[in-house]
Parts: sequence; structure tokens; C-alpha cells
Amino acid sequence: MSDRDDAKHEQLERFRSDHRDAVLTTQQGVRVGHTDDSLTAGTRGPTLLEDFHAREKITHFDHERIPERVVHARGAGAYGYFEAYDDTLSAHTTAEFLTSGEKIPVFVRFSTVAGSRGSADTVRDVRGFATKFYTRQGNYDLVGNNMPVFFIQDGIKFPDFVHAVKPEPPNEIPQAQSAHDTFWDFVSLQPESLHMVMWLMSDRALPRSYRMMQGFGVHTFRLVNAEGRGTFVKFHWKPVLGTHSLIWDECQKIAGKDPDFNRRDLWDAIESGQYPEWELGVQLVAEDAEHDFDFDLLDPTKIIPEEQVPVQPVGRMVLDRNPDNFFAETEQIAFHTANVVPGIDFTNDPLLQARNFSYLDTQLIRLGGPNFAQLPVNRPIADVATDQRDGYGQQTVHKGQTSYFRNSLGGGCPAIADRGVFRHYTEAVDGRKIRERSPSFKDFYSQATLFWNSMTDVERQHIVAAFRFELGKVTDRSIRARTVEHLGRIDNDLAARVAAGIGVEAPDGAGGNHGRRSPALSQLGQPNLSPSGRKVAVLAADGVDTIGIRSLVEQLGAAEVVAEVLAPSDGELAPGGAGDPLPADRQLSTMASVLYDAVVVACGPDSVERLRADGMAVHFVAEAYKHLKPVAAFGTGLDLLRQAGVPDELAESTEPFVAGGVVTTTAAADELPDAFAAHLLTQLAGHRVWHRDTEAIPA
Ligand code: HEM
Repeated sequence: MSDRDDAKHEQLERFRSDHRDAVLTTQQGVRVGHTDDSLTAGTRGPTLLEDFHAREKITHFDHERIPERVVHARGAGAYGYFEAYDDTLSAHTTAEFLTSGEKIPVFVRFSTVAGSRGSADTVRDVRGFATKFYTRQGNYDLVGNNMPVFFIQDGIKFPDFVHAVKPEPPNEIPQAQSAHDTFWDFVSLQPESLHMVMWLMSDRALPRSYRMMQGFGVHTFRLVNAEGRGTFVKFHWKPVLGTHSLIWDECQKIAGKDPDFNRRDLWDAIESGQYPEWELGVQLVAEDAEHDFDFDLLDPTKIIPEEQVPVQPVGRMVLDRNPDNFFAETEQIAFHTANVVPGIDFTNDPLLQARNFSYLDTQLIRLGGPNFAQLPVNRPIADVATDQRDGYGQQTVHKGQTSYFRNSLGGGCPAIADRGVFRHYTEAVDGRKIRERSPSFKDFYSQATLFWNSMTDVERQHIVAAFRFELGKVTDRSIRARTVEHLGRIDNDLAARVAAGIGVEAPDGAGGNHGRRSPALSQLGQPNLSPSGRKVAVLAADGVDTIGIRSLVEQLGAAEVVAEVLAPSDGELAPGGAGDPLPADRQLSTMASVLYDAVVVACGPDSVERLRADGMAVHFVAEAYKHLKPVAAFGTGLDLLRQAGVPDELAESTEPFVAGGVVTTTAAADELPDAFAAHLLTQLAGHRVWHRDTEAIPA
């Protein structure tokens, strides 16, 4: 059994022991002796109305669903903590959790946006990254995404945008996909969306793992210090494991093989003690520098390039505990951009202003009334005392005669504090009531161009392929043409490459490109960090070299890489020579190469013969190669690579050899050199072999 299976087993044991002494009762606590048969008049007669147990059981079941979130319906969450590195930010904010260094409990929910609760994880979409900080000053929610900008500038367009991206009304097709007419119709008519659309067409929309994803608060917020002075701030989460993505073809296959891929990855990592970690960073802008940029800080479709205002690390967050109950915690958690604490305030970003209305409003219906802040996952650790009373789901037994302010009777009515209170930032505002966007919001193309210019060739190729895929699904040709027109204003080459794939005319080439870059925007431009958090499949069958596998699994494990032994059938694998039998972790037919980051074929003449005769094993290697993954083999394992058509040069001696991301050695069993695992780990740290010639193996 693998470590993860052990952990799962332990958790189930824990659940079981929690309930070991429990006996079945009704909601009223009356013990129930029989729950399989209704109370009927005779064994073949009608069910009696007086069967209170059956009625209660079925009635509760009938009401167990609540509305899913109107967006971000599908998600996964976990508990953890945040700690500030030091008190650097105390000059800018009175928010204690950002300066105290104390461990603050958090709950984070990651999500996709467009799909329903039951949709697949690996769709092309933005990912939500929402954090609730349970601080001593009250709950603070940073409700962000894994992309630093948004599709629209003003929240009044949010219903239009969401209606456009969700499945189309006549037939509720397609599920969890932006590749359809209404989304691209919206985009082509609302060019403010283009910068975000560039992110959506990039690899950022296909995260390998929630653990390998950046997070952004998106809006410019405001920190406020003890003197009431404000500083503009943008929040950034940077994953310690680096930012990595899947390949689009993998995503589509994973959606069938394991629709819970990202959820499972997060859950498994935490259960096995590989706690995901992010660094919180801030970009700070002094109030008097507000107009120093060629965009408006209040415009949520713009980033502040990191080269212009560096991201300062201020703390770290670790997720170290899975929820006990998905519904109670992950489903019922309620994030709200207006949940702020003293020292953090809003700006006049019109998208943020709308969000500050929308979240509480939607939660009133989603969570069935005004008392959802009392649900365990939403409850602050700070003391709560309000004059709010009653309502559906009230859990608190309020005492005393009064529930109003001011009163002269006392008893139950909280006093007003004079310290530690939230004071709204006192900003001077002057203007006429008007429905009109500021001219400073009107540049829709420059930052989309900046993004395109900052990508590596491989990333650009992926963006072009994504546009071709998405627009290729759009049936209305005028929408395709309109969108390509806009792309021409971002970059001529981009527009021409997309146009060539979707059967529309390329624009006339008049679009400009300012030529500026922001290297921090490229994922592949960042240094490779470590192989930690990746998953490797080791293919084996009876007759395998179990000594070699054990030593490899151990070395990979030491680098926090999970290696699983996949065999044609479950159970113990008979060793090919010396060595003990080895339990298979998974049966080959239940898994697929798309669920792993690399594949290793183990040595053992009989084992490899069996695998060569197994179409799934051969396909496994060929597909992993095709998806640009490191592929490795030792000893006779090299034969399976040859059979799968791996075209790169393979080792001819025991000296480990690397060519095109393929790591091989002829060494077997007890002579497997440590350098073999070391080379594989280096390849894994590179995540994918981007420059591999994938034409070599037929699709
Ligand atoms: C910067 C732009 C935005 C970001 C980063 C963002 C982020 C998120 C995230 C992460 C969630 C999921 C929260 C969870 O896990 O429970 C969410 C849900 C939601 N968002 Fe947004 N959102 C944005 C814009 C908007 C706008 C403009 C509106 C409305 C005007 C809106 C309305 C909602 C609603 C209604 C939900 C469902 C909340 C619930 O049922 O609890 N969002 N958003």
C-alpha cells in the first residue's frame, strides 16, 4: 500500500472511531431499530402516514440540495495558516495579521468559474483562489483568481458576461467551456475583455495543480495606517512549487479519466503531508503616485508590471488540513470582498464596488437566509456581538431585553468601542452623477500586447492553438472575423496565425505593437524550481526488478515526488530475480499517462515482455512522450520504449544517458546508479520537454 493509501486508511479509521459508539436515531434523538422497511398495513399493503421515521428520512433527503454558486460552483478547499514574515507593513496598515507574525487560521477554496458543481476540473477556465483569514480583528476575505485581471471593467456587465460564457439557454450546451458562440460574441463586442482573454487562451487556464498556481487579488485595494494614510496595494500569491500547467490535449483526456484531477491532487498532497505553500506579496503604490501610470489603477483589466513596481514578499500561507465534510465546509463557506478588517479598504474600482454588493446578496439565497455567518466554517474567531436578531437558521440564543442602539436599559446590547474599530478611509469625492466610463479606462489593447510580447515561443504557440480551437467551435463566421480584427490590434502576427487556422481573412496588418515586455508574465521564462509535487508512473509486471524499483521510488520520494507502481493486474508482483515481491499501487487499466508527470519502465525481461504485449502499456509510454513528459527506462525496460516508437537515442551502457527528455540506462537491479533518479528529477523540474519533436510518434 502506498503512503497515500495509508493516509486514506488512517483517515477512514478516524471517521469510523468518531462514530463507533453512535447508534441510529431520529432527528429528535429517538433510537431507531429498523430503517430498511417502511411501516405498512400488512407486508404487501400501503405505507402508513404515521411512519414518522420514514417521513422524516425522506423529507430531509428531499431538501438536501442547495443552489450551487451562480459562478465558481465547482471547487475544493482546505484549512491552513498564514504568517507574516515581519512587521514591514505596519507603516502602511493596521491589519494585525499582516504584521504580527502570529499564525492566523485560513480556509482556501479553489474553483473553476463557468462549470456546474459536477463539471470536470481540467477545463479551460479561470481558477478562483479565495482565502478567508480568521483574524483576531474579524474575518478578512481575499477573493482572488489565478489571473491578475478581469474580463470587464464595471460589475454592471457581470450578468451579461456570465450569461455569455455559461451554456447556451436553448439546450444548456456546452458545459464548462468558453468555446461557443455566445462567449466569443461577447468578447468581440466588448474589447475591454481582450487582455483577460489572452490570459484565458494561455497555459494559465490549464493549471497542473491548485498547488502550482499563482493567485491575485486583481483589484487595487487600499492599505490604511494608524494615521489614516492610505497606500494602494495589489495582492499576489506565489506558489512555492512554481507555476505549472497541463497541455490542452491532456486536459481534455483527464476530464474523462479523472474529472476530479485537481481536487484529488490537493486532497492527496495534504493527506500525505506535502503541504502546499504560497508566499503573499504586495505591490505598493503611494497615493500621490496614483497617476504615474499609463493606465488607471482603478481599472481591473490592467496589471501593474512587476518590473515597474516590484512584488514585496510579506508572508506565507500553508494548507495543512483537509475538511471533514465537503458540504459543511467547502460548499457552505461564504467569501465576500466586503469582508475587510481595520487597515484594509476599497478603492473606487467599479468592478470591486459591484462585487461588494453581489456576494452577500447571492449568499442570502444560496445559504438560505441572513444567518450563514454562524455556520462553523464562516464563524469568526473574533468575538461577535450585533443587534441583528432572528431569521432562518438562527443558532444563537440572544439574551436580554434590548436589541437596538441606543438604549438606556442595557443588558444584552453591545457597547460601541473606541479602539480597534473599522474606520472607512476618508477620501474626498466630488463629481456629477453620470453613467459614463472614465477616458482613462479606454485603452483595451496595450496590456494584451504586453502579455503577448512577454511569452516564449512555446507559450505563443499554445495561445494561437487555443484561439484556433475556441474560435473553430464558433459557428457564426462574423464573430470569428470580428475577434480576429481585435487580435490584429494586439499583434499582427497573432491575428494572422489565428486567422489562418479558422478560415477568416487576416486583418490588413495595420495594427501596431509597442514592443514592450514584462518578463515576469511568462511561466516558462521563470527558473525551474524543483520536481517536488510531481507524480511518476512506474510500469511493471510479474518478473520485474523489484530491488531497482524500490530504490528508485525511495530516491524520488526523498525529493517529494510520488511514484506509483502500475501493473496489468492488482496484487503483488513476483520479483524477476533477487528481491521481495512488490505490491502494485494501481492497476494499469484504471489509470492513464495523462494522470502522471513522467513514466519509468522498470527492468525485468519477463515483466517487459508482458508489458510489450499489453497495448495499454505501449500506449501509456507513447502518449506520455507525445505530451512532452520525461520518459525513462532501465535495463530491459528500454525495449518497451523502442516498441512505443520513442525516437530519441537510448543508453548503450550503464552510464545514465539523457536525450530529448528521455532518461535511460542499461543498468539493472542492484546496479541502478543514483544518477538515473537524479537525471529524472532534473527533467521533472523542467516540467515538460518543450522542444521535443512530437511528430516523431504518430498521434
Ligand atoms: C476581479 C474579479 C473577480 C474575481 C477575482 C472573482 C472571484 C470569485 C471567486 C474566487 C469566487 C468563488 C468564491 C468561493 O470559492 O466560494 C467568486 C464567486 C462569486 N462571484 Fe466573483 N469574482 C470577480 C468578479 C465578480 C463580479 C464583478 C461579480 C458580480 C458583480 C461577482 C460575483 C460573484 C458571485 C455571485 C459569486 C458566488 C458567490 C457565492 O455563491 O458564495 N464576481 N468570485
